[in-house]
Amino acid sequence: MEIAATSTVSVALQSSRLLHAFSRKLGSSSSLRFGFFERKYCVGSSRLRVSAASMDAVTAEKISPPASFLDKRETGVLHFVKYHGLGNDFILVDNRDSSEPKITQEQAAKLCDRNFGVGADGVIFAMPGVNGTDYTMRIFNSDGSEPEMCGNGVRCFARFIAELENLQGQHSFTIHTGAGLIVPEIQDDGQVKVDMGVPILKAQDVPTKLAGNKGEAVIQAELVVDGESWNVTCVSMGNPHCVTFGKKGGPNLKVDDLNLQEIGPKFEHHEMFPARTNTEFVQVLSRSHLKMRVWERGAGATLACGTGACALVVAAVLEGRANRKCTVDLPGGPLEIEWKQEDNHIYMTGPAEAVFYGSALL
Ligand SMILES: N[C@@H](CCC[C@H](N)C(=O)O)C(=O)O
Repeated sequence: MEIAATSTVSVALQSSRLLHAFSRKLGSSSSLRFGFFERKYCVGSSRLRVSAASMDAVTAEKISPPASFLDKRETGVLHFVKYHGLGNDFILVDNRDSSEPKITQEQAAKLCDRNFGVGADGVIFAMPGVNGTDYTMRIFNSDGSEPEMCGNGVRCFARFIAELENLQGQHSFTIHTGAGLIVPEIQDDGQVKVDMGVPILKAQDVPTKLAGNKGEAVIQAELVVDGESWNVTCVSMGNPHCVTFGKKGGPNLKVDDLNLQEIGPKFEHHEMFPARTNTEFVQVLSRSHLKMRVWERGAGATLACGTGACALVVAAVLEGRANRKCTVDLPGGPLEIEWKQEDNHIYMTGPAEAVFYGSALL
């Protein structure tokens, strides 16, 4: 009979006296009870060969340790690192050896489940670059859908690449995404500053079916949601955003008072947004300080949204509510956003942190 035991237990079991004690406790003739012991403690690095004939005449011989439970499964396992950017959390996968994601959209949705999986707002794949870029980033939302871009995700991506490539200090990468070229730069203090590119305002490119009211852009336009009129500005950061500072003719929003779970899905699935939409609800604290809550397409209420923070600064500038450089308070913390006049690009600066390494069973 072979019994595997935990390393602590196995050390103890090397003393046959102690094994006698275990066998007396468990019942020397009961393989069933010993079976229970085996199941309960069979996670270790040491094996004992025990004579089945008599528990009193035990010969304990240490043989080579097998792979631990954590190392032993090579197939059906996804190795990952969990990161977050202001509480917007992602499962990062090293996919540099292939241009096909290592898991399907259905598997990603299961992994993101906070009760039955790892729990995350999305899964991000670090892939080989295309068209001369260093890397490609793809992401699946927690519902399994694939967005074009993710602002907090790209900061996590940059830190993940730095870990994988063992890079220290300041570094910048060119990253191909569904929103085009994105360039994050890791700063000396560990924060990541990202060139998020140029915002897209043309209604059909956002996309929204709302008619352009400032040229082809939709700025402070009326959107009826569940019988109530809201003022919205539509901006794409590669992915679609609907930004609102409140209802038509109503007071400025107090974002803490919103019932996001109720109103969020009504914006997300509104018929005016053929690709669904992310929605940012914004409160103006000053011309350089904004506060927002977000309902994300494919992920629901999250603690932060980087593309959303960029989109709302663009909307605030276009609506004449704020300056081009703002601090945006999100439920998970602040982001620094600047929409530069010189190049029309938006720059986002914020943190990204690794929180744990893991292996998920698929
Ligand atoms: N949280 C992200 C945005 C992720 C994608 C979004 N849910 C979508 O479907 O467009 C961010 O930080 O930008």
